Amino acid sequence: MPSLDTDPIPSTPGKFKIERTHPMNRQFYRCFSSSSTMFLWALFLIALTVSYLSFQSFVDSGSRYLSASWGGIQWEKQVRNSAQIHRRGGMAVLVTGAGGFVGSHVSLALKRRGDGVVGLDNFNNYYDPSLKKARKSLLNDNGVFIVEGDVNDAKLLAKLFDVVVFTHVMHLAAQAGVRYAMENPQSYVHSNIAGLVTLLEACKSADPQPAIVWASSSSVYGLNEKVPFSELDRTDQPASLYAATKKAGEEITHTYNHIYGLSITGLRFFTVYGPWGRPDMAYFSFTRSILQGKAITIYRGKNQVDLARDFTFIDDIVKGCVGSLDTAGKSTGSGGKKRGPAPYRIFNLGNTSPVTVPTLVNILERHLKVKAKRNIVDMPGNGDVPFTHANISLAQRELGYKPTTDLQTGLKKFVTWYLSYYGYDHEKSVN
Ligand SMILES: O=C(O)[C@H]1O[C@H](OP(=O)(O)OP(=O)(O)OC[C@H]2O[C@@H](n3ccc(=O)[nH]c3=O)[C@H](O)[C@@H]2O)[C@H](O)[C@@H](O)[C@@H]1O
Repeated sequence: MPSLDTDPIPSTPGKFKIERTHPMNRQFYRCFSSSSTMFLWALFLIALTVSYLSFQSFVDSGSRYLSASWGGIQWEKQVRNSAQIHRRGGMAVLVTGAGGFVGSHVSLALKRRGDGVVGLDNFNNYYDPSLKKARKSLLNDNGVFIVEGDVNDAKLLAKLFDVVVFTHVMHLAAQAGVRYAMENPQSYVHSNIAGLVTLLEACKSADPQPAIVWASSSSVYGLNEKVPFSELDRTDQPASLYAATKKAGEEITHTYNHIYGLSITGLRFFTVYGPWGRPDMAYFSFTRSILQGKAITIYRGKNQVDLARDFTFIDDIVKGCVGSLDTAGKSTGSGGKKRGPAPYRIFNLGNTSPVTVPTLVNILERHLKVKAKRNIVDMPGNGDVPFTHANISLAQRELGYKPTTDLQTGLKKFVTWYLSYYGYDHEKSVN
């Protein structure tokens, strides 16, 4: 038998390094040499671990209680008031991502026509949270309460469904942005996969189950070259992790439709732009840079071909969202059990007239009356696709969707908003 003083031989050199035995260590080893002392030590260590763990859980629950921004009588009252329906046949809609670009516009449109709306948003700092807070206060002035919380918070979702009988969920909370997925891949998994599943679990268990309309993306067409993109085209060649998580969302929602009878409508948005937009998007960041006299980077595709997008104005997208809610059939399940087949739909919401990025810049220059400093570079391999172009005949037929705003008109509205919001004080337009 090797004595405790004998150095054990490391199995992998370098992985397991043992110190030369120090006199103190010898004493320590002797302590353990009797089995009864060893038993007492073990008991002591177990007791220490148990008390540490229970203290930790006490601290955790205490701090969650103290820091929770939801719950309580006053909070429930605000949620109920916001969900009040003010028109015959109206709906009660939970809008996730209500502090976001599309979410804030859809919430306002629903509220204005008399539907009940409760918002949910985690106000993360992917882009300037003060813009999200400004949207929140606009919604608040119009009677829409936004709960601060994450779609990954199952307890919060259960509470919301407990307080309000939601007829519909408009799920717009997501990690957006095509190129940022290379910087922070985990945030896409967190919001677009885990968050989606948590939300679907809450919807599946709600009784009655709501109908769900959610934001997919034109990016699911990935490397598809058949134009215009139709819902029947292949979507199994995503070019970015963002696109892959949206495509995964389409498959995940299909499963919940199939197993639990949830009514699902997925909307493939095509590069949405407009007032109160997202500062990370090209039209927005170009505007800021042009006004600040900074150079803008314009990506160019293979063989020096300009990139193009089927830019779609926010008001048109809102009509598509509201049309989807209005035509969504009911979910059929209850208590987590499917009672019959429920609708599963996917629609393109685009503008059907792609415009190149240099043309977008020309239009901005005209509206801003400032010349852009252009820096043209080859498109890096960062998840971008060369062009998008929507076939919208399905949405036209089923939702009455008919976009009416061209890029020239829509950008004029955006620039007017931008200047009124940020002014010409370019320093303010950080982020
Ligand atoms: O349609 C969609 O599904 C997607 O539309 C946009 O993604 P994207 O079309 O890439 O929009 P922008 O980031 O505004 O880029 C527009 C165009 O400008 C180009 N661009 C962007 C940034 C830049 O600095 N320079 C530049 O030339 C891009 O390559 C792209 O061709 C949104 O950011 C996504 O969240 C959304 O899901």
